[in-house]
Amino acid sequence: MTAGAVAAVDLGATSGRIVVGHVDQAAGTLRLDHVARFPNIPVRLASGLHWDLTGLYRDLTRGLADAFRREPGVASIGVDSWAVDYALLRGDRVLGEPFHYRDERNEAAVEAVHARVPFEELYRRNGLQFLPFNTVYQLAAERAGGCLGLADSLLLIPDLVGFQLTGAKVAERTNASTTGLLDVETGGWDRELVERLGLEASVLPRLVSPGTSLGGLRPGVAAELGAPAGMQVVAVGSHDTASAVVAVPMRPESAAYISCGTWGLVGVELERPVTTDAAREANFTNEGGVDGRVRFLHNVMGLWLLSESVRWWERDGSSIDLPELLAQAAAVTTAVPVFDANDPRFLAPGDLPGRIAEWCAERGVAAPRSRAEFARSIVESLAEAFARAVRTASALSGVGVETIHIVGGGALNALLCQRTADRSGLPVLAGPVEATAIGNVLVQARSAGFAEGGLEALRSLVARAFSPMRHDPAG
Ligand SMILES: C[C@H](O)[C@H](O)[C@@H](O)C(=O)CO
Repeated sequence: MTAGAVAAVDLGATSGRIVVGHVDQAAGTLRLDHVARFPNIPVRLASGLHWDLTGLYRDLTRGLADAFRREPGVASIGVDSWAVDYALLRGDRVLGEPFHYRDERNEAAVEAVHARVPFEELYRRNGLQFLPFNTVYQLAAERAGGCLGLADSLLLIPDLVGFQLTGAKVAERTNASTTGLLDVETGGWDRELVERLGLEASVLPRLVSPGTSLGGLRPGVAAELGAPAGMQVVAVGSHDTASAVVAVPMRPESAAYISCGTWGLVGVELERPVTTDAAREANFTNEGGVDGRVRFLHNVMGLWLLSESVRWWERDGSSIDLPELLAQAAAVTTAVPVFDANDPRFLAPGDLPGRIAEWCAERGVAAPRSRAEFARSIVESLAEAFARAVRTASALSGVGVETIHIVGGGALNALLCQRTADRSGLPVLAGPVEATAIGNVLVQARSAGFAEGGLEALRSLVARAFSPMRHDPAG
């Protein structure tokens, strides 16, 4: 086995990055070079809130060109992003910028879907937690007033980028599992469900598993990027959470993970889905993982609560230093309210501090007074929601959780990690921060022959290369 390098395109809800990963499994080394980082700024058009996918594609291709200049030995490219959102295409033409899952259009669509297929049945078929923005609801909104009728294909975000790079139209399985249109038992498109929802199954592309090559770059793209001829684009765990879970250095039989960025995805890894009434009532999801594993988890609102509050406070042009705000939050000694971080009122962009205060007022609870108190209240509420979700994941799945791994940007938030340990009574191992990019890199490396073995072998490489920060529960 030789060592090698691959390029990961990792698109998050607030920023995107290009990372070159150097893998030498025999030597036990794994190194990331951060080549480019660019903002992901949604845009409010007359039709609603959209992603600026054209701008993102411009920025990510610039980043890839930089990657090839710096590391001509890159063997392949893999793309991951947030889930559920999609573009419609007619032939090669994209029919408008994709809607953002935080757009309000989905509210009315939920009822329309459940009138055709009650949620209990939907859950039995797709195993997905109820989130009003799951693709299945977005498509119902699209059907009611969008351009679904014009489309001959539908591509999720990373698949759309893959199509622009290679010309191949596919649906990578881990991300396709977040649409609500996959059969949770067979892993194939649930064509009967698609029909009952009044959708056209013909728009859904061929499913591919992580590790499958989409083919080489289109010649024009390769020339523009300065990429070696025949450069392959490889499907990775293209749902960013699926890639992140690959890089959790855990023992799945005794650990829970929290992939903490914009969202906090809290769960365990299983071999088989759990679609019991109790799992449905707890709103736990069975998303597809790499190598056929199941990501049995719950979406908690995540660091969005903090970043959107900061964005709201900064709307007057001022600038807030986040580490400083968190240091002030850690020093707060007065009691702060612990609110329900999963309350749907916190989903839409806007005045989150105002909505937290409103939540408190409705319950006769004193709201935070200063920004530091708001930040502390958010951290405590997230830690409580994380601890509760870990307990529920364990009870529903039978996994005896002894350790919690926090990966992603949240691993840098020492206060959040410590309070999660305190509130759960379990040790928290924080890191790696760049779990998503690492998972993306490792699946490509295995496909290129730079790494071998199952997820356990890939995770032991992560464990050798990155030391976690340990947070033990107080007292
Ligand atoms: C909608 C979110 O993207 C999704 O539920 C979450 O899993 C994610 O992708 C976080 O990056």
